Amino acid sequence: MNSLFLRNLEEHQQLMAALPALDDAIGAAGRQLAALLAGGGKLMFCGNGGSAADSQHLASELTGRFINDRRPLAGLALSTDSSALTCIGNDYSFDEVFARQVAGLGRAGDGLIAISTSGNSRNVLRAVAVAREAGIWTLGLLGRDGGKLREACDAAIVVPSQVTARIQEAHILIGHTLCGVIEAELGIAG
Ligand SMILES: O=C(CO)[C@@H](O)[C@H](O)[C@H](O)[C@H](O)COP(=O)(O)O
Ligand SMILES: [Zn+2]
Repeated sequence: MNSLFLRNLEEHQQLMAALPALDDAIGAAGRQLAALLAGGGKLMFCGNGGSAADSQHLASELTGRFINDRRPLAGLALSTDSSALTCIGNDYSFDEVFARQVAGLGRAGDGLIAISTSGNSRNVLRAVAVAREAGIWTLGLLGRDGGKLREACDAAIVVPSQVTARIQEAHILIGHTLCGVIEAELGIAG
């Protein structure tokens, strides 16, 4: 019997082998995100649990650095402000924790990257609804069948797996690639 690691690795490798099908969607999304930044917009990220971590990871690739030294880019994770999260969750509803931040901070011409392995997290769905009303372009970074977010977002990248951990592993590969496409499009790749 293979070890747990070898089984996970095999599952991961099988999923990786299916990801070339997402190439066009990833390239198109990266170019759109770059265009938003070039137009003066910012990119917001939201998600729960591991996807909250992905949100702050990817936002920091923009404001900090990805690979090479270059000017900072406008990235903002909506999963990191514990005061906003607890206030909104406590006084309104956990479903509103991202949506109210989008309503308060977002402007037309911004982008929202909604990260969810199920595609069905209610607070992420609410954030996307509020964003679209405000003229914010929305990208779903999703898994399984894409859930409700697949249709709710302007564009979606759906990782074809049923396993949350494997989907998350693909999400960070795709997120890093989006950062690379953004840098290349903006002419700031080193
Ligand atoms: O990281 C993991 C599992 O790997 C968990 O924290 C996971 O992100 C949480 O269960 C999330 O609440 C799942 O939400 P979602 O991906 O379905 O939107
Ligand atoms: Zn996890």
